[in-house]
Amino acid sequence: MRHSTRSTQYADRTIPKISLHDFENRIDEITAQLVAAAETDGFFGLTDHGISLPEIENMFKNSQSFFELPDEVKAKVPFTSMNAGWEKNSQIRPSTGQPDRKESYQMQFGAHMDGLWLPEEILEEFKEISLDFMHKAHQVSEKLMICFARGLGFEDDYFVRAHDVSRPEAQSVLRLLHYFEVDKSVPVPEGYYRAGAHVDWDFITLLFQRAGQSGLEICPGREAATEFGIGDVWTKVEPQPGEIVCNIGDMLMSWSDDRFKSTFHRVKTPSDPVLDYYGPRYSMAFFNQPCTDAEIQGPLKKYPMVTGKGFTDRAMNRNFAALKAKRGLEGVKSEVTSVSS
Ligand SMILES: O=C(O)CCC(=O)C(=O)O
Ligand SMILES: [Fe+2]
Repeated sequence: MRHSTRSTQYADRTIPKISLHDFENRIDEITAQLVAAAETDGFFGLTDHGISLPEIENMFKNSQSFFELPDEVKAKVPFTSMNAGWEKNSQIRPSTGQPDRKESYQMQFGAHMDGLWLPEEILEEFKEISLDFMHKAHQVSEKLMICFARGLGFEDDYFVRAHDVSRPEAQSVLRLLHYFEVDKSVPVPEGYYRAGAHVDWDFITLLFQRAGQSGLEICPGREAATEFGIGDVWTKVEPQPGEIVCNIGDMLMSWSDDRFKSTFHRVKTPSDPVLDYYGPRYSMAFFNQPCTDAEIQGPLKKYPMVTGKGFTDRAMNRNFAALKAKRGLEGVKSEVTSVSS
């Protein structure tokens, strides 16, 4: 069934829920469910994944303690071309041509984070809690990687080896996000977006949200990783406590010869005081990125082989083509703030 709010068309659908309970014994059943979800909407909710609600909440508190710091302090760990660090109001989406109204802080496992952790005196235990959480998110991701490798006919550990976070070439990222509270009493200004429509270009994203802080919407229907068009029928994905919302990124779409779908999504800018959430919104996205030297090519070899680094560079170029065309190449590079999405 379809209905619309203002100019947006909505479909009443839900994304599949997949439980990782008793993973070793149920791996065939779980693989079938994951592959079916990946082949259709490219989004699914994960339960019984092994990260408890208190662990997730603890990481959200850790995230909040970072964002509560004054901007001058956060600016000591600025976003770098290594895809790590803090940015505010500076990620411009090609779909909107406007910066997302949010701040984010991206953390990695290895050398890309050198100089980008705040000292203990400023944020006690922040690094330890974050790395511990990142390792947990990586462990969940490894289970998904084994199933997707099986589904595509690769060796079980094929994707796991490509995403080895103990190597210096590792590129996986935990991104903490904070969208600012929006004033309900005045109309939202033209050109204000929480997170404009986009696809992720990682392998697979694990998104942690807080109950009640809604806004995520998805728009399935993309047929090829090389095509960048957006449909116009959206589906709301309400945050459920403890659930991880997962989505296939462009990397896995292309690595599966377009069998698995990387789907457009956004965080809606509140516009309806009755239906929408106007408060501050915190979320955390764990982007699995293969190591820079990983070789990416699907079983059918639909696309030429590309390395992890090559894929990222190409996705950056394509993702920001609209912006480059609008403003000209010069001066844009410094504003490109993420290679994750
Ligand atoms: O904050 C969210 O819920 C979504 C974030 C997202 O899609 C991204 O950062 O790529
Ligand atoms: Fe995203």
